[in-house]
Amino acid sequence: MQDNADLLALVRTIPDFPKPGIQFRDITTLIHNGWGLRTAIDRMATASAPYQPTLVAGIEARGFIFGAGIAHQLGLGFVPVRKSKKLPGAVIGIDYELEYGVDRLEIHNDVLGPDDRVLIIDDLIATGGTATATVNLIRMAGAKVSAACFLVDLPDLGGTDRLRAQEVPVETLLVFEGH
Ligand SMILES: O=P(O)(O)OC[C@H]1O[C@H](OP(=O)(O)OP(=O)(O)O)[C@H](O)[C@@H]1O
Ligand SMILES: Nc1ncnc2[nH]cnc12
Repeated sequence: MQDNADLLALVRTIPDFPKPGIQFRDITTLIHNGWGLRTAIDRMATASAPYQPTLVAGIEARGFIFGAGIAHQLGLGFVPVRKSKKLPGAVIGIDYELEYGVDRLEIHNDVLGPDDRVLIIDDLIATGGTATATVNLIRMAGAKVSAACFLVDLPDLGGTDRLRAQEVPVETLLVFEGH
């Protein structure tokens, strides 16, 4: 198994952001480092390729940073999963709960079909609310989820277990125990 301690050391923790009690795992320090950004994308692409995706879905906003790079690496197209009222065309959408709030995700309603095997990409999984909503959105659109890959996992918040219970293969690189 790959030792990702080198990448882990580039993630900064900021206590009490955006609310008291949240330990915010800040990936801006990792992406500021050229080696860190390239290596994170390379390793996420390598972990995801065996699931044979046909499209990459990146979740706004931090999922775009990694998702576009992974799509480039794998030679696949990219579907932006956006917060509400950002996409110009007809959309399908779903409401979801965050570790610290409520939000809504949307995709264009004509970008996925039954032959698509979609790889979900985000920077981080916490409660899994965002990723679970994305799985539901992709399945509502009639496509399959091939796998989901996250740079950071907060396993104590249960997100990866929640996704696996929906029969989604999950890959993560960096694990932070605790909340
Ligand atoms: O597993 P969950 O509990 O759902 O939390 C994880 C989500 O929260 C963060 O995004 P956020 O909604 O803060 O948006 P941003 O990427 O626009 O900052 C993160 O980038 C994930 O998308
Ligand atoms: N603890 C956390 N750190 C960074 N991003 C998050 N998104 C949800 N929870 C988070």
